[in-house]
Amino acid sequence: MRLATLAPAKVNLVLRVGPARADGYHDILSLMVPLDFGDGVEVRVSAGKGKVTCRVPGHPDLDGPGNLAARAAEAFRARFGVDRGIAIRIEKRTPVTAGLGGGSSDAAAVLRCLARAFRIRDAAALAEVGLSVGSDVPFFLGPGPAWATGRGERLRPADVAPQDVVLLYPEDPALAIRAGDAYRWLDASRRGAPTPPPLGRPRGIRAGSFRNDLQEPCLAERPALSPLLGLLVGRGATKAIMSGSGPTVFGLFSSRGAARRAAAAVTKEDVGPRVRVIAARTVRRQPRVTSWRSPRSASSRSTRRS
Ligand SMILES: C[C@@](CO)(OP(=O)(O)O)[C@H](O)COP(=O)(O)OP(=O)(O)OC[C@H]1O[C@@H](n2ccc(N)nc2=O)[C@H](O)[C@@H]1O
Ligand SMILES: Nc1ncnc2c1ncn2[C@@H]1O[C@H](COP(=O)(O)OP(=O)(O)O)[C@@H](O)[C@H]1O
Repeated sequence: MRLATLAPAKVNLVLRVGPARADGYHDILSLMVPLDFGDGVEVRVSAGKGKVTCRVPGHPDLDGPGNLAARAAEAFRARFGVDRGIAIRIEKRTPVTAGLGGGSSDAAAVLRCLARAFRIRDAAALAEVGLSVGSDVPFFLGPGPAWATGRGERLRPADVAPQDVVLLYPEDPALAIRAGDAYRWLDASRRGAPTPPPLGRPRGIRAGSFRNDLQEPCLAERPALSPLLGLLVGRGATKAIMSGSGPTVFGLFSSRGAARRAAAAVTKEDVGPRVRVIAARTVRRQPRVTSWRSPRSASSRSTRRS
């Protein structure tokens, strides 16, 4: 059986971070929204016993068992007692380690395909499997935009009207930021400062409240990101912030046309040769899983019925 789906990228319109917890994570309050672009994920489930394989054409460093998508498949097999072979193929389009949730989304896409293949309807159990792979995975298993709290596993659906955004992703490896480093830099920046106010509860969705607590410490460590924020505002963004743990920064625009004009106006002279410019729009629902059966199996099924 072959299943396929899109693994959308995401941005955090809000990312508030609490103090470090004993388990090494942080409580967050985040408004996470999927975007209308991402990776293509295909999952083939064999008829008999087999292994989990994972291929990412063009990204050999992401091939194999270390891929978050492969780890999700292994966790699924262990949790639900499955030993059938699972072959994963990912068409990578979301920038890697970008603050756009690419790996977590691929992992969730595989879990959504496997839940369909094996008729698993226990959403809580699936979310537990997802959380064992990464803090952002439960969000991508949910229905769409959501307020995420806890480590990122407690989700409350949010009604977010489509937002037109332009992403600037600096490809220079010197600007890469791992999530763990971003949180550690934030903790260091708060030492000796007054205790941050409590995270509070999900509030209204207004551009004025869009903010990312990881942004300031990350800009202090990666000053080259600051001009990119200014450039987006200069091109008409109503607000420009960093997404998640970065280094991607994004601007919000009043319309699709304004976003497209701004993206077209950003030239290599503005941002240098190694910044990817992506015009995108937020979506209200995670993409659906499509299944495909070979004509042979379809015909054999119909003969059986007759
Ligand atoms: C920052 C955010 C914002 O949505 O995502 P990205 O921007 O990376 O996509 C998430 O919190 C990242 O989620 P994810 O990338 O799945 O993180 P994980 O693999 O679970 O954790 C990586 C490391 O980040 C830190 N971490 C992560 C989540 C959290 N609530 N508190 C943390 O302190 C921990 O140091 C952890 O070891
Ligand atoms: N399917 C995947 N896509 C992207 N990165 C992956 C994947 N599987 C594992 N990784 C690893 O996860 C880290 C980045 O994950 P990613 O989700 O792209 O970052 P972010 O959460 O910042 O968007 C990198 O160390 C990368 O090698």
